Amino acid sequence: MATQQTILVTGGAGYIGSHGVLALQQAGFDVLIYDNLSYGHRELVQSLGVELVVGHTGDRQKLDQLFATRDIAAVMHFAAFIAVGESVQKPDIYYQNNVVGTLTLLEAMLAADIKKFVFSSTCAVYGMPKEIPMTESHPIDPLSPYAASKRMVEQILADFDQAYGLKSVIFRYFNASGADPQGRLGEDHNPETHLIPLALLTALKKRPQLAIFGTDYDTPDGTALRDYIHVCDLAIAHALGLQYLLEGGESNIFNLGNGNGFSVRQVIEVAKTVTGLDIPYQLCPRRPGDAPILVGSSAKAKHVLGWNPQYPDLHTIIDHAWRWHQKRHGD
Ligand SMILES: NC(=O)c1ccc[n+]([C@@H]2O[C@H](COP(=O)([O-])OP(=O)(O)OC[C@H]3O[C@@H](n4cnc5c(N)ncnc54)[C@H](O)[C@@H]3O)[C@@H](O)[C@H]2O)c1
Ligand SMILES: O=c1ccn([C@@H]2O[C@H](COP(=O)(O)OP(=O)(O)O[C@H]3O[C@H](CO)[C@@H](O)[C@H](O)[C@H]3O)[C@@H](O)[C@H]2O)c(=O)[nH]1
Repeated sequence: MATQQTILVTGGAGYIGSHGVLALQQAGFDVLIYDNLSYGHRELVQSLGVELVVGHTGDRQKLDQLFATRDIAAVMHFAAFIAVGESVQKPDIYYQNNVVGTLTLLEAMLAADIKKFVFSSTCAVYGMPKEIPMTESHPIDPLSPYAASKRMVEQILADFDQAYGLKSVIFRYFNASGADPQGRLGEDHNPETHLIPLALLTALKKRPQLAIFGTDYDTPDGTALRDYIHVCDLAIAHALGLQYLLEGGESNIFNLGNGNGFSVRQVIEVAKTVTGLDIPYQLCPRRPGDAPILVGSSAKAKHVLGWNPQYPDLHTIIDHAWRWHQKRHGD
């Protein structure tokens, strides 16, 4: 792999971005994090020993200044607001942050002649499943403003390649989960909305009980199915995607998932086994914006990028998350 090219990582103080930074460091890249710390953690950046520029993706002046003074080979863009449910309540802030912020970042990149971009999109752009597993050619029909904001950036990237030759790798992740197996990094959203950390926080008695959102889906046990992918496997895919672009690869879109669907009830059962603790729950109505099933085929990423997930097993994924949560929240 190439060495010592500086990569700007937006959102590198967050959950997936910090694991991405670690993978880039391990691949020999020099990394600079750009994060406004709206949801990120300064301690994560400090533990990585990486320089942090505190800034908003919509701050054109700050970006221009940064690009003028640093030799940036590519931008890896994790920064976004991420909660599906919240985006239904507050679509304006999602379009502002995720679309307008990204557009400003891309314009600043073009002005500085930086034309390689790795983007965190989501399988949520597919909407209601027409076929399972979903491939990259599955029809696009976002069910929430969050997913629509990602779709809009995908469109901007397609148009910017055509007009300006900006090359991008778009990763449509399925459900990021797990943590660095060595316990250096992990998931720490605030507020937490994701199933696996909430199940583990309930096991730790940091929460009285878990809510199961929707028990009347057309699935084997009535709860929604998701494809859980280890965050370190996502991180490695990013290093591979970056390398692909730096070697002159054309713009491309890749799913990143394991291809196995687990229901909310199944996740809770695995979490009970891993922790050896009870996880009480209550049955609740569906959460607005949720799809019943999101399970993907990642054959293309395997074939084109040589991606080979190391931790496909849900038990291992939850075990790594559990180690992090015990360290972070245990008494
Ligand atoms: N968590 C998942 O399962 C999942 C699945 C699919 C896609 N994604 C995408 O992956 C990316 C990372 O998600 P995450 O779970 O690590 O979230 P996160 O909230 O932990 O990290 C996002 C980071 O971006 C920063 N940020 C947000 N808006 C910013 C802005 N305008 N300018 C600068 N910094 C900003 C936050 O401070 C935070 O550190 C997001 O783009 C998300 O949409 C996540
Ligand atoms: O307390 C909870 C939290 C979640 N769920 C359900 O568990 C499943 C997974 O939910 P969650 O962990 O919140 O992930 P998603 O809503 O699937 O969204 C994540 O995964 C998407 C890709 O599937 C990404 O686009 C999003 O950014 C990321 O937040 C869904 O059916 C939820 O309704 C519950 O039943 N109870």
